[in-house]
Amino acid sequence: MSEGFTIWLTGPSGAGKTTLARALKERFKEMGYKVEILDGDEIRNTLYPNLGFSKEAREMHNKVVIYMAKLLSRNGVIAIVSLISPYKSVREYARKEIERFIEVYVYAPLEIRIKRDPKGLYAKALKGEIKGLTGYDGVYEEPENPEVKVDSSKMSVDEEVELIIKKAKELNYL
Ligand SMILES: Nc1ncnc2c1ncn2[C@@H]1O[C@H](COP(=O)(O)OS(=O)(=O)O)[C@@H](OP(=O)(O)O)[C@H]1O
Ligand SMILES: Nc1ncnc2c1ncn2[C@@H]1O[C@H](COP(=O)(O)OP(=O)(O)O)[C@@H](O)[C@H]1O
Repeated sequence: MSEGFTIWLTGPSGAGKTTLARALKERFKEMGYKVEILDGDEIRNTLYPNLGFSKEAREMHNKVVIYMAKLLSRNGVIAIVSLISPYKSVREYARKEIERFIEVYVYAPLEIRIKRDPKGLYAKALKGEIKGLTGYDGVYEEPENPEVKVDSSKMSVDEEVELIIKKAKELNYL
């Protein structure tokens, strides 16, 4: 594959982005494609662990990820982005910058995210120990027209993967 593409997984904490990104990576590797995960949390911890979660900080950080995904996907790699990316304007910018682009809204209802709470953040937010948790008391602007929406409270990870692969085939990316 001379040109890759970007799968942009957006959604609040606990919606299932990381889990889906890993399953997609395995599936694409089995199919023989070059693939990289760009994980928001990992990039933050590696490059700027003290950045924080203000609107300006998130916008800057999201633009770094857009730049990385653009370079990878135009060089034959499938870039899987796992990033809360709460702002519509930034996701629209990503769509403009990255030619071959699949936006996936990874959705799960708040009560399910609170039950999962993989990093204990909702427990802290409920106790008032942190403020501005995306999708709880912090803004998350829902995608209006994503290429794919998955509801991880109703679908299995395998079903999510298949839906995304179907869309990539429809768009002639695979
Ligand atoms: N206030 C607040 N709001 C949202 N998320 C928070 C916050 N504080 C810490 N975290 C943890 O930060 C993880 C990385 O977020 P991202 O880089 O994907 O977010 S963003 O696009 O910059 O909004 C994000 O990872 P995921 O849980 O994998 O989504 C959270 O665990
Ligand atoms: N269909 C599904 N898709 C994704 N995650 C799921 C699904 N069903 C259950 N889960 C669980 O939900 C949690 C989601 O956490 P994670 O993938 O870290 O979310 P995020 O990266 O969006 O914060 C994991 O514990 C995962 O095992």
